[in-house]
Amino acid sequence: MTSKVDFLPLIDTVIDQGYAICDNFLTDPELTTLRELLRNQYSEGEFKEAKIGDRFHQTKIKSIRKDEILWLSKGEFPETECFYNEIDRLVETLNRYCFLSINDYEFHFAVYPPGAFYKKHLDQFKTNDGRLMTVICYLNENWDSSFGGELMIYPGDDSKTIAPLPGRLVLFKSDELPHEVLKTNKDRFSITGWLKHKHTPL
Ligand SMILES: O=C(O)CCC(=O)C(=O)O
Ligand SMILES: [Fe+2]
Repeated sequence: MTSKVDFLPLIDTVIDQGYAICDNFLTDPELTTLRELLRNQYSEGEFKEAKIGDRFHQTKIKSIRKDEILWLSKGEFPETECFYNEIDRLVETLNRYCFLSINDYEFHFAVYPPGAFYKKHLDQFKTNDGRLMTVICYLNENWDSSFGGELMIYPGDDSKTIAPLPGRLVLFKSDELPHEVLKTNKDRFSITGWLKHKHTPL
């Protein structure tokens, strides 16, 4: 069963303040299922060090981000079906009410082991890879403020920290909101993705 969040107020909030937080995106059983899948894949060594830029900047990379990721695709793991169903509903709502033309998305699991972080950045690269909206959903079992690992966002001249609480979803415009992941003291789990517009030849 899905939680059936009403996405309209969430989308209104993104339009107003550039980001929105939703605390019940996944139900507890859905969260547990996704976390178990992530843990199994991680312990089987399926995750890779996350990268930025190209292969000539390897030394810089580890000083910028230290998470490990596993790219996902819809239909690959039955455990992710509930998540993708909700994402499809979110995309439909965004396209209908915001006149966006999202026609593609990409998601990965991420593990930030103790000591990991991701320095301040924007998610849409200069090469413009079509990323319109960033979606992050935290899969942690519990989270205490002593664990660190907050998402820090910089709307306008302001800054705000967001704890990676279980089942919490954060949504923002990929090209507008600088953000970073503060150093975590505990394994930090998430599923992160981008809602995109892919240009297709006529
Ligand atoms: O996990 C988070 O809170 C943010 C991750 C992030 O910024 C990214 O993967 O681009
Ligand atoms: Fe990011």
